[in-house]
Amino acid sequence: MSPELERVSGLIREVADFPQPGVLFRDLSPLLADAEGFRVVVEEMAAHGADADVVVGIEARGFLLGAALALRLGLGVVGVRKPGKLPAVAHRIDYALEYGTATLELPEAALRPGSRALVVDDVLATGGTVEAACALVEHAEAEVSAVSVVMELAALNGRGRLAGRKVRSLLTV
Ligand SMILES: O=P(O)(O)OC[C@H]1O[C@H](OP(=O)(O)OP(=O)(O)O)[C@H](O)[C@@H]1O
Ligand SMILES: Nc1ncnc2[nH]cnc12
Repeated sequence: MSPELERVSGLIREVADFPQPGVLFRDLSPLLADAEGFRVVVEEMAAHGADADVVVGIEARGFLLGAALALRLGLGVVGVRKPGKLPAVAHRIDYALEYGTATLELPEAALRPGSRALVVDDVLATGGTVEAACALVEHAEAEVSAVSVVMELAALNGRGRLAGRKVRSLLTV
């Protein structure tokens, strides 16, 4: 691993028993707050996003990464959101998480049919969140060009769940 990514890795905090007992939560807040760490992450993600024509960021930390990445790539950004936030919903999907269940919604009139979306989030765990985001993209008749995350939790096998998709993680633990 490059020294830059070693440093990025050191900026991710581990929080035991959050949001529930038994979960070791990977908190990217210190990394995102670090100018150089944030720059490295966005540059690394951008290096593999060239064939996309829109970025899809997943609430919440996928918004921060996705917006920066979109600007870096000269693209627009679409946020897929937790329920109850959007005034007009194109489609909604319920899914399972490492710790419970959740719902994601795609805004209406945002993702153009035929576009190629780079789906972005902070952490890939079970893959349920990214899988739901990809399904929303495809329901809108757009294509998923690739999935990009900062950290992959290998033991939860999100990559297996996303078999057949191009998945890139900067760090695997
Ligand atoms: O691969 P999965 O098992 O689906 O888990 C990954 C998701 O879990 C976390 O978000 P969380 O749902 O905790 O919500 P938050 O972004 O609002 O903190 C993380 O930011 C990913 O979006
Ligand atoms: N352990 C974890 N840390 C951060 N985000 C997560 N999403 C699911 N599991 C997670």
